[in-house]
Amino acid sequence: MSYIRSEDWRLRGIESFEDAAWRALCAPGSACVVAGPGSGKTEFLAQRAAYLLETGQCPAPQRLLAISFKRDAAKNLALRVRERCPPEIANRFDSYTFDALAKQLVDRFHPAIPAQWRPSSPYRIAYLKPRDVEAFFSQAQKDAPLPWQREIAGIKQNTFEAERVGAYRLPVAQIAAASGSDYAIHRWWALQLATQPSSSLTFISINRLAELLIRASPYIRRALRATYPFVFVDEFQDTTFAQYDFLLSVFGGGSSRLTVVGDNKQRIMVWAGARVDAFERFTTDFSASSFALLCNFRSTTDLVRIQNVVARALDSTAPVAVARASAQISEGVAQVWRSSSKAQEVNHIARWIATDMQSRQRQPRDYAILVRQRADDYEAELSAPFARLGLRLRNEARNLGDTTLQDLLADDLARIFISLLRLGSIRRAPVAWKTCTSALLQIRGVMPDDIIGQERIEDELSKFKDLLRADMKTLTPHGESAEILLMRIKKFLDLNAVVRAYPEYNTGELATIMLEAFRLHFIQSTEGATDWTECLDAFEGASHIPLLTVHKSKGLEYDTTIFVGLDDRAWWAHTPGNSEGLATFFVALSRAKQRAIFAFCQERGGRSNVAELFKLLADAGVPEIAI
Ligand SMILES: Nc1ncnc2c1ncn2[C@@H]1O[C@H](COP(=O)(O)OP(=O)(O)OP(=O)(O)O)[C@@H](O)[C@H]1O
Repeated sequence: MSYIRSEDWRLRGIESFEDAAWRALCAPGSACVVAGPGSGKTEFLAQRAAYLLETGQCPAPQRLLAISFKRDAAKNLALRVRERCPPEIANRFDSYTFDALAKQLVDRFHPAIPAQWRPSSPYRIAYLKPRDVEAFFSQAQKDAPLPWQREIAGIKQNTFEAERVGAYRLPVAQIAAASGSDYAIHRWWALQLATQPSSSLTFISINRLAELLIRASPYIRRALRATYPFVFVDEFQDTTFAQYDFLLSVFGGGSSRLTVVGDNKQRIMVWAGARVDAFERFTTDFSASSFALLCNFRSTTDLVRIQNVVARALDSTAPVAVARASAQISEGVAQVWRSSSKAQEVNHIARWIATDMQSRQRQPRDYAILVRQRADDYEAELSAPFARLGLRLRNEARNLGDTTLQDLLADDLARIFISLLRLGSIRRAPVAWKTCTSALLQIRGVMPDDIIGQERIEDELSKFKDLLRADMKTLTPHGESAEILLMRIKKFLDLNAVVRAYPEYNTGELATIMLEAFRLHFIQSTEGATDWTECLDAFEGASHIPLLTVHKSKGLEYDTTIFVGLDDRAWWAHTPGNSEGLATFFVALSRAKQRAIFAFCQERGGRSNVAELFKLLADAGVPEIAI
């Protein structure tokens, strides 16, 4: 394959980059890119991937590794690279979550884990609840040698695993505990590794085992460094103690060059173990150059001005972001809506959206209702007034078994199932056809240059589509018929082959969780549907207004956002000056492209804890309006 000379390389699919982005793109060593909301961090990584792969700086057979915090972020980045690069280039881009990468290493090199730390094979994935940790501590405290009991009683239980177990490097040869903290950590491990009936590991434990493996087996570390001369880490502000230590162990002191991107001001995962000094540590440990991106391609000038006020409250040295998006509205770009009763508030929101949607010719998904937490409660209050005006609200944070609707909709298996169902329900569905053929090629292991194999796949798909279409013609949408269709699809796809073809399903029981969630949501979507197309539309929610928590809205953008519940009750944990609370507010504010509204209702709660948030809005010139 021929490579492009670096000086001849051009941006792919976008017109321009700010100067700092260009400099970071061409940076010869490790780089730390700190950039605010809407600055195009995902786009930056996709362009840097294209640059490194297309100019031969990351030549075949070497590959580029991108590590993200969440599955949807890993997927979005991979998708963006596929949009920007030809397939033979994009195929050398591996995008994983930290968890998936660590699990793959542990599973693949299981026998190389030092014997005293080796879990059973297979092992189970543990998802611990606070009460499990509480039970662990009460027993550990009782059993610990007397001098350590006080120390153990003083350990913060809610951060114990993330901060202590996560930062603890397992010794290659076992050593005796030297403190109460060590005692608790060793005991924690004994519990995780116990093989009756099988070891039960959290993802933090899996991360620690992967790190140990790398340290204990230099050849694995050498192989990883040789395969991946370049590594990207997205959403770096969310990196936990364990994840940072893993990076350091695998790539620290080596020749691989790391590019990390993120925004300190959007650090809202400290409660889940994100380390607050990740950028500083990285800059020192990897001798990285720092770059700050200033453009905001998402929000208009007025919104960016308000964001800058909040950014400064979070970090007095934050650089001033510059808006690059053009405004489509001139009035009411940001407002606080004040009401005394919930009924007044929800009716006003519904009426306002219905009118705005009509007058500006907008679609339901241009709007988002954001809440701090307890999305179910707000859904219950908003759904009826919305429905009265023909609007459909959808709680994307809703639980479906062990996952949420939002995660289901971003899942590969769900996408394949829905595309097959689309092929069965309508005559022409070119996008669904393309999705199904490329998925089948991957599942059946057909290579891109195998023309005969590709024809076989198209033929197989065409026959299955005819069968499915005949079924969908005779069956009307309801629970039982939905189950019948799902059975047919499962049999056709061969789920074992799907699990082998998509690395994310090698991690735990994800495929089972997603299939169950699909079943539940598919059955729900049949309710009130007169045909399958209506049912599938309801499933995908194209005509629904999303309702989601701020945490779930991270990385997303909408024309208009309405934050409901700017009050002390919704922000019960917020104390003035609390940076995580302020960062959450900043994330909410920065999702809007054209308009951001904050609703305060007296019936929901007071406004003393959150007074500083109101003050910031007032300082930024946001008017408060009684509705
Ligand atoms: N160089 C660019 N030129 C034009 N548009 C861009 C550019 N980079 C990004 N965009 C667009 O700007 C918007 C914001 O980009 P993106 O979501 O990647 O930002 P981000 O930095 O990840 O934001 P956040 O941290 O808030 O999630 C997207 O609509 C994206 O398509």
